[in-house]
Parts: sequence; structure tokens; C-alpha cells
Amino acid sequence: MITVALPKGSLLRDSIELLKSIGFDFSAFLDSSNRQLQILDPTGTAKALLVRAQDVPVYVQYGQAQLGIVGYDVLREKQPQVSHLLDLGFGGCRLSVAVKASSPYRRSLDLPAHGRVASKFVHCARDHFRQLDLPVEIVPLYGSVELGPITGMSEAIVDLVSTGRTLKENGLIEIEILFESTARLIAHPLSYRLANDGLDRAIAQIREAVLTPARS
Ligand SMILES: Nc1ncnc2c1ncn2[C@@H]1O[C@H](COP(=O)(O)OP(=O)(O)OP(=O)(O)O)[C@@H](O)[C@H]1O
Ligand SMILES: O=P(O)(O)OC[C@H]1O[C@H](OP(=O)(O)OP(=O)(O)O)[C@H](O)[C@@H]1O
Repeated sequence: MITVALPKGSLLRDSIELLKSIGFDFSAFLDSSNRQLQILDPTGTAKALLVRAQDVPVYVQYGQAQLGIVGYDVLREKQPQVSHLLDLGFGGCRLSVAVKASSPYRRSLDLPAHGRVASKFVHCARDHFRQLDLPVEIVPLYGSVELGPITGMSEAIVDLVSTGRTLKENGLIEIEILFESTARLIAHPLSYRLANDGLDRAIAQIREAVLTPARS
């Protein structure tokens, strides 16, 4: 039995579609009236856990799931001890620095020393400003990060941008990209090395499905 940790939120639908293309049906997670956090595929050969995006690598690192699907952004932020197998191509976004459009800042280095930067990606943000040798205070938030500059709590944010709509509708602009992100397939390192439970076959099928442009 293979167990796969799936992220709630933005990546869930594409993750379920990908697994469906290799014969595992976890579409029950898309039914909003369903409250189950663990479901068996109807064939009884695989199980899926529904977890918060940041928790996917935790279940994989500790071996409760042999496989997981998670954004590269989360891997950069959490640095989990997992095997990084494959870029799945969906969930494209980027981690960027953004400021109020009306502010004078147009690159990270324009920000004032000891200014504040709000982010859910505390480690990535800290690394970015450390590399620039610009001392800033990172303010950890859990969501709606854009409110940092809007309310005046912070001069800037480090947050995910996809279409750019959230920034635009909140009067912010992107001034620097830290890195691009897509969804990744990760594995529990020991399980991957031992390749038990048809794991090898499932990984090969996922690889094949990702390389084949149209999923059925
Ligand atoms: N706007 C977006 N467009 C595309 N992919 C995104 C977008 N926002 C986030 N992602 C990707 O989806 C992953 C999950 O993000 P999502 O916004 O669903 O959850 P979260 O808000 O980070 O987690 P939680 O709701 O548990 O706090 C991110 O780690 C990123 O890889
Ligand atoms: O560029 P866009 O396509 O507008 O997407 C970017 C938004 O998506 C994510 O937020 P999410 O929906 O996860 O909400 P959150 O603020 O609670 O993290 C991210 O934090 C941005 O706010």
C-alpha cells in the first residue's frame, strides 16, 4: 500500500488529476461535504492523506507517507529531509518582494535599513535580505500578507505571486523575484531507496504522465 500526502488548497485539484491519470482516484477530497482526511483509492492499492501544504513534507520525512506533492516554495522554506523526485509542472508561482506602488522603493536595496518585511516565508525572506547585507525585521504572518504595507505595519512583503491580481487589487507592485516555484513530487528517502510496495512503478507512471502533455 502506497500512502501519498496531498496538499489542501491551490495544488489539490491538479494533484488529484495527476494521480487519477495513473489509476488512483482520490477525487472524494474535492467534495466539499466530505470531511475525511484519509481516503483509500477504490482499488485499495493506495491511500491519500489530506494535509496543509506546509505539512506535506513532515508526513513524508517521518515516513507516514512514502510520496507527497508540495510546492518548491515550501521545500525552500522548510528544507525537509526528503527525496526530491520530480517537477510536476503545475502550481506555477514565484516568491517575490512587493511594496506599495506609491512607495519610492523599486528594488530590495532601496528599502530602509531596519525596516519591516512581512512574510509567511520567514527563512527565505531572511536569507534574501542577509545576502543583500540589508538588516530588516522579518514579521511572520500566516496569510493576507498584503495587508502589511497597506496598513503601514511593514514597508514590504515577501509573498507568492501567480497572476499578480492580488498585488494589483491591493495597490502593491512586485519589485524583485527570489525564485520561481512549481509543484514537486517528494518521497521518503528510505522508502524510495528500498522501492517497496510498487513505489517504483507509481513513480515511473507519474514521471510518464508528467512527460505526456495531455492527461486523460
Ligand atoms: N496563487 C497561486 N497560484 C498558484 N499556486 C499557488 C498560488 N498560491 C500558492 N500556490 C502554490 O500552492 C501551494 C499551496 O498554497 P495555498 O495558498 O493553497 O496554501 P497556503 O495558504 O500556503 O497554506 P495554508 O492555507 O495551509 O496556510 C503553495 O505552496 C504554492 O506552491
Ligand atoms: O498572484 P495571484 O494569482 O493573485 O496569487 C497570489 C496570492 O495567492 C496566495 O494567497 P492565498 O490564496 O494562498 O491566500 P493567503 O493570503 O491566505 O496565503 C499568495 O499568498 C497571494 O496572496
